[in-house]
Amino acid sequence: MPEPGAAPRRSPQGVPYSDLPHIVNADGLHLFCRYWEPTGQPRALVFIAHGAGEHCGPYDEMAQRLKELSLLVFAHDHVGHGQSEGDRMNIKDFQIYIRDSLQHIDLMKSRHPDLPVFIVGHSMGGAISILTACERPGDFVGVVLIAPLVQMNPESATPFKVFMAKLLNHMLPSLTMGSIESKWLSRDKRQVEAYDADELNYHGGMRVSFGMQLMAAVERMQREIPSISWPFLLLHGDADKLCDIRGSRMMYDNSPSTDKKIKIYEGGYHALHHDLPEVAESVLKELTTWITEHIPAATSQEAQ
Ligand SMILES: O=C1N[C@]2(CO1)C[C@H](C(=O)N1CCC(COc3ccc(F)cc3Cl)CC1)C2
Repeated sequence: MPEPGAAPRRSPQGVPYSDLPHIVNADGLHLFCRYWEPTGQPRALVFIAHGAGEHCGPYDEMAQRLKELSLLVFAHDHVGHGQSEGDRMNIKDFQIYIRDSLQHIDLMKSRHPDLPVFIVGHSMGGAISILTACERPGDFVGVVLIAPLVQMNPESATPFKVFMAKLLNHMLPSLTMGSIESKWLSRDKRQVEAYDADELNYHGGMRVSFGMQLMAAVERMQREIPSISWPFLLLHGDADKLCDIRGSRMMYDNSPSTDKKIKIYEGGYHALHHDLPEVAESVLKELTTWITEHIPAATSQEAQ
């Protein structure tokens, strides 16, 4: 409980958290949450992990489609993103994103202990999803990854640039590198314009220290992939210039999972769920079908 007489904690946009759905993470930071609850009995829980610099609002259409299938969808803005507290698009340890995701997932599982759980992650949210599922390999019936960050883009992360980033991180960790180039998010100009106009997105430069955390997450995934045995669906565009498709191909080829699928979208840009309308629709159909097919059949007592 807040100190008596203390000013109410407010979101970066100035809204009291007492007026917003939220959780408080282990560091005492308020994370803005969204929930899409079906009218009837939900069949499964779906956690959506958004990417770097964005927030969970742009996943509303995807969540509505899942809600229509009687799935209970939930998400939060990661620390330092959107309507959550924290230094904008910066994190002292990538593990915080995973810890907070598990906190939210465990909260929803405590409310719905009999429901299977899925994760859907995009880009950096894909890396969060992979590492979250690796921490709890038996907890998720499926993981859907839309252009996940699995490998560094070899053109942008040359050994020299990685060396310089590590050197700079020691000297000037708050130095900013370039920002996310929105033109590479989608071939649909309206989607790019919406991204650029969305004030809940972070449009500033990426700190060297944040880049280092992303690189550390990439290195951790390289170590984890040979032990991934949970079911997953990979969706990636082969014209993605922000998260190289080779990462998804490597994950598909090197994980021992016996229930894995990869679908490549020719010419697809990074945010496939916001790419050209026909691609976005295909992505929604693909992931809703895959999730539905992976909901375990009701056990005998559940069926009674
Ligand atoms: O629709 C969407 N998608 C979004 C935004 O809006 C794209 C964004 C997102 O998560 N990434 C795109 C950029 C990428 C940069 O990666 C690095 C940069 C420096 C570095 F040193 C090491 C790495 Cl790995 C991380 C992943 C989410």
